[in-house]
Amino acid sequence: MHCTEQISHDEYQKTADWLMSQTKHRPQVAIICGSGLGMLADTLKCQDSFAYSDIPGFPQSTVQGHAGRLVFGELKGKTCVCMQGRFHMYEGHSLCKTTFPVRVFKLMGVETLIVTNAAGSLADGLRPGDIMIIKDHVNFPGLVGLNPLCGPNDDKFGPRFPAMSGCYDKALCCLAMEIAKQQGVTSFVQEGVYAMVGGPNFESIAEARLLHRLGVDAVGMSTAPEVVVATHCGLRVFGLSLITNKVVKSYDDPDSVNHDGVLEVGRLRSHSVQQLVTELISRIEINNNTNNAV
Ligand SMILES: O=P(O)(O)O[C@@H]1C[C@H](O)[C@@H](CO)O1
Ligand SMILES: Nc1nc2[nH]cnc2c(=O)[nH]1
Repeated sequence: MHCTEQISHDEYQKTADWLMSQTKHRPQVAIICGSGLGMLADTLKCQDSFAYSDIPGFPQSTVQGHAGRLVFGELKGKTCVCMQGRFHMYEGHSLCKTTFPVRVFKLMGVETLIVTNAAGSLADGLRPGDIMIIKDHVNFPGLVGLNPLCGPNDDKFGPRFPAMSGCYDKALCCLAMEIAKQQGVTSFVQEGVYAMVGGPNFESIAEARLLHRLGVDAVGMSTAPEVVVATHCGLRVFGLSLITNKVVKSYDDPDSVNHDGVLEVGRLRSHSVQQLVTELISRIEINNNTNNAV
């Protein structure tokens, strides 16, 4: 299913054209909200909002904590588009569908993509409530060929063999750390490596131990395909994980993760995540299709 479905350039363009006919906003920054992080859209001013079910070509959100709405608006002098709800492979979407909005954003003129997610921590120094700035990822489905770029390459978006070595923009990571210092929140903001697994089940203890030994700091069920597609088409990417739980690594640990707990940590930390992302957006410079963080 994942490698056979193809979406034509025209289909992406049709959705982009429809959205541009419905809103006057011309977004420079796109934000994908992770589980429980949909409140990131609430700060946008002069909002135009569309249910995914009304947008031609858009998939539908099926997960609790993912409202299924696309919100356009202004934030600190930047025009933004915010996905309140993303698409996951485990929902049964093909990978091209899970990443469909990213290419639509590119066609609408977006230059920077901010991805957020909820994730479980494997690193001992990462606690629930911490914010992990993603410096790199391990795309486990991608490593075995479940990659949204499989199939004929669309040269209009990017090259056949894109590099992923710089997929999380270093300058934006540094800027986010600097902002965390200024906001006095460095006690719960740090950098790390995110790994995507397919889900929907959480990890077994043996899987958790394996991921830990591989050097993964946090694990989740999304983000990597979006970042691969965004990097392929030349978007600048910043990512953060909100650590919502510790991944159980010991057979003696009676703890157990569940989705309600994940959403609850999102609610508790929403203010800090919002402040960090808002300040980051305000300090991204947009210059004729080339963004430079100061
Ligand atoms: O969309 P994200 O990656 O934030 O969602 C995470 C992974 C699962 O969808 C869900 C598990 O609670 O949260
Ligand atoms: N795979 C995975 N995804 C998550 N999303 C939030 N917490 C977790 C977790 O512990 N494991």
